[in-house]
Amino acid sequence: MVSESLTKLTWLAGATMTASLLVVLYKKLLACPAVNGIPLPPGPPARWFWDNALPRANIARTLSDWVSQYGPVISLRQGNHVIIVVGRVDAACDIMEKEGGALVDRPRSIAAGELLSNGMRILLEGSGERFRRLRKAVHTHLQPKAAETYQSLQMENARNVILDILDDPKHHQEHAERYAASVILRVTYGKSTPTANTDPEVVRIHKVLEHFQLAMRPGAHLIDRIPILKHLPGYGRDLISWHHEELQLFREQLNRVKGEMATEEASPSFVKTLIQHGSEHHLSNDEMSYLAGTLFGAGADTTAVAITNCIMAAACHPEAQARVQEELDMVVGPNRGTHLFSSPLFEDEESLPQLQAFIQEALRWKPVTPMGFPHRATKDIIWRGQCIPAGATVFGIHLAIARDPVAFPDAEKFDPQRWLDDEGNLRTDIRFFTFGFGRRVCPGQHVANRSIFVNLALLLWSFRIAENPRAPIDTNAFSDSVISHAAPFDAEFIPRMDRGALRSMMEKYGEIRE
Ligand code: HEM
Repeated sequence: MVSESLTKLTWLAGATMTASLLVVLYKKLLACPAVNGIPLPPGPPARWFWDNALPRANIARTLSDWVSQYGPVISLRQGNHVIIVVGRVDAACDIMEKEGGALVDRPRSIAAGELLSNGMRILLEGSGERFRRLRKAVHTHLQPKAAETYQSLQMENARNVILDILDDPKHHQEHAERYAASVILRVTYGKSTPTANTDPEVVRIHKVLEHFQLAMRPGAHLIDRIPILKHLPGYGRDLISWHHEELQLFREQLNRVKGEMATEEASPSFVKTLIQHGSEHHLSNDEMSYLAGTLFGAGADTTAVAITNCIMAAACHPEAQARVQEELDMVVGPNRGTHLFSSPLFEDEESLPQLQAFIQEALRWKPVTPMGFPHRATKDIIWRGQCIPAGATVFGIHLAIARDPVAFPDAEKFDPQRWLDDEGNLRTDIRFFTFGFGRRVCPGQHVANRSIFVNLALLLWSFRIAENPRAPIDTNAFSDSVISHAAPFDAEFIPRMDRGALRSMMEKYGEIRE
């Protein structure tokens, strides 16, 4: 009897000790709130190693709510891995921009980076020598001086959008997609034949994008939390087969330009220059194929979404739209000069602050990439007495920053005037981060900004865009993905001048350029 009680007691003591040890271990590994005595930013409770620290659905929205609840910078724990979320403008300036040198790196991404991209996608490339080579090659072709040379093809394609909308207003979102695809294919590969969304090449590229979005979604692949799964036979078969599909497509596209160069038929393009200067950039054939292929992935969908979000903003905010049109009528007028140049031109941009403010506000109102892309800290960053530890994954959450109540009072309200000073000039003291942060800022921003400007200038000059009273727009119906797409929505495009005159003006541009 005594010995039985003793055994029970010993067992109980053992169990209690094990439990205490586990609690201590848990506290040490999971709940430790400080690094070298400096606390981590506040945040929700830690998760276990295999559990995803990021919310499963509505990621950007939930993180924005957590920023409002816990503070401008928050930390999440997944095992001993720290995820930092930066959610306000001044914190983004201090951390993502001023400390940009410590945030050039990307976190390891097994699903999207290693299996799908085989380590060749610039967007997911870690900092280092290879990244610098890729970035330099892209920068050379997309920096402001180079971007200026694409204006003419952007104007031509933006005019086609007006014609497409005159013919078929219902599919305005597809027209924006076609615009973006045409421009990127021309910039990247010199493709000068008209592009349709149904072109086999475009369909294949959209598949590539779909796969990328699936692989990128945080928490979608267990392997990103448990890397050992990579060695499990058959694991990630889909991702690997998608990689072969995209590599094949990117190689074919590069080879087509090579063929055109051999017969001296190649138009100027990113790939042509890359091939000519390939040895300077030290890039292999497959690296060049991927770099060019992923430009489309990075630039087409984003540009189309930005244009569509501006159209939605115009339809939902008639007063804001009317102010832009008043300005357009004053600067451009319905009768400026003769027929051809009476519509807006790139040179008008500086004289159109209302339009610029409208675009800034639309991109803030509905950020194109609500959760941004992850960076990785390569050294401890101390911000206001809190530590962002080396090795942490750092997100600048665009949606949370867009809702910063100090930088953007009444942040849910669509108000382009917030971007203008008392003299009606664009303010230089506020900013949003549509194109990301620091040294990873989008290298395509100069091309993208010109695309958004020329499309909106032509659209708002040509049409009054209105909500269809029988089909009100649900401004919250957006996909929960890295690039967030508006659900299909109806808008009315009412020509602001005679339809025939508008059509002939849009058609003439191409002829006169010939
Ligand atoms: C409105 C259109 C666009 C938006 C909103 C956008 C947004 C972004 C964002 C948020 C990033 C990540 C920045 C970061 O890591 O902090 C990025 C990266 C990138 N973008 Fe864009 N982008 C647009 C258009 C374009 C275009 C037109 C191109 C190419 C022609 C392009 C090429 C790239 C590339 C290559 C990267 C990877 C850069 C790197 O990881 O170092 N983007 N973009």
